[in-house]
Amino acid sequence: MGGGRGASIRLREEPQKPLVKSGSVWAAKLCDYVESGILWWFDDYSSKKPNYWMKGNYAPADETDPASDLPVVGTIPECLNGEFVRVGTNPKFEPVAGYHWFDGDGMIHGLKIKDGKATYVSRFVKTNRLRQEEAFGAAKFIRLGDMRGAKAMFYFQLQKLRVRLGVLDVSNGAGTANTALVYHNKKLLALNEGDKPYAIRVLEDGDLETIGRVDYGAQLDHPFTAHPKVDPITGEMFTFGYQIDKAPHCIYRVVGKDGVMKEPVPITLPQAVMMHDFAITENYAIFMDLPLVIDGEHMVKGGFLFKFDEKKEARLGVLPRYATNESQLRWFTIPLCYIFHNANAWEEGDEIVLYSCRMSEINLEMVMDEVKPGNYTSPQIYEFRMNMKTGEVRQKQLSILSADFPRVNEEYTGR
Ligand SMILES: CC(/C=C/C=O)=C\C=C\C=C(C)\C=C\C=O
Ligand SMILES: CC(=O)/C=C/C1=C(C)C[C@@H](O)CC1(C)C
Ligand SMILES: [Fe+2]
Repeated sequence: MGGGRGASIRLREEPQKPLVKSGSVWAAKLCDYVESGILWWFDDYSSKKPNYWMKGNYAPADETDPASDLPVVGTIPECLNGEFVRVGTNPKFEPVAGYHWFDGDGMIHGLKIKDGKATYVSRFVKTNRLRQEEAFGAAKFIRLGDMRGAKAMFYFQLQKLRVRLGVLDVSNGAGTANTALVYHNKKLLALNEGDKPYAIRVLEDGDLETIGRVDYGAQLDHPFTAHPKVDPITGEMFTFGYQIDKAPHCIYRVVGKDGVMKEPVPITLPQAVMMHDFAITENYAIFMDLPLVIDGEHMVKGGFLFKFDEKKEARLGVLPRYATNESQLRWFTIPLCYIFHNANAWEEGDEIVLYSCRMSEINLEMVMDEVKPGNYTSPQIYEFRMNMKTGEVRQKQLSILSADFPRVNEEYTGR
């Protein structure tokens, strides 16, 4: 964890060239042979059949240079000016073996509207990972899709070999910036929970340019969630990161309105879990310790690295949002479930209210291939009420409809 206070967002200056060091071309070839050996040995089916997450609506798309003066049906109100941006997962290079929906490179799509005219653009986030794969013209990094079954152990070793031989450099992260965007302190950030944010510049013609990886003046030295929350009143950004390989497994951070990141607050978890989202209220931050655990043994026996462990508790943790340590963190045990996304949270008297997309269980192995009714339990909107006085928690289903990826008007975040 970084010590001291950084003055403002600092972008890491990373070498642009050479991405492929002399000598590493042969080492790269050697590793590619090792990889084909692994695939031959495991007779890998995923490389033979078209992946569900690479077809149809999910099929990879090329970049689009700014296409201006698009045909408009009706008229665009003159007062509407700005750029709507979204990010999604889009693999630039054909995966060699496994592929998971969360593995694609981050591509940002922008729709700029100015003076009644519209421009569309799409650009990859130029992550350190993508820039290295571009230099080879091929996929080289280990993917979540490879983290299933005994083959995964060989893939972890292969990635280590590529790093040791100087084929790949992971010292500046290996994330994809593919999950979500946040705008804070006049900076647009592209996020993935396995890495630090990437800052993006929106150019005059609507084009999108990657500035670089953000470490908040060397304050940030752990992964950063894709779903931080910006308080609409104070302008602060509340965020956290979960770490698979080391305790405390979760770290809470506050970034001031001025972009200065405050000291880390450890959130000690008994075991590493996939903690995809969290929530804030006016006075609290809410963490989700849910039983989607990281289980290497399960993986080696044929499963996926992330396993829903029915024997583990599901808990929501409430911490005063300016706490400097975890002594005031209160855990509320809830019925077994998994939650990818929260809609919002707020306070009502002694109660903290949280609206979430709750699944009674999750089997990520089933959705590595086709997603269809019957192979996963769909999420519904639930209300959780945590009483800070009595310590009680209640849950209520609000709708029978399947719902996820919620958005609320950000002027109401935490209220
Ligand atoms: C766990 C992970 C990367 C770890 C690398 O060290 C990435 C997970 C990504 C999850 C996503 C994109 C979830 C999206 C759900 O809405
Ligand atoms: C592909 C994967 O691992 C999980 C995908 C999903 C979500 C991110 C949200 C959930 O509502 C649906 C589903 C397909 C499980
Ligand atoms: Fe998400």
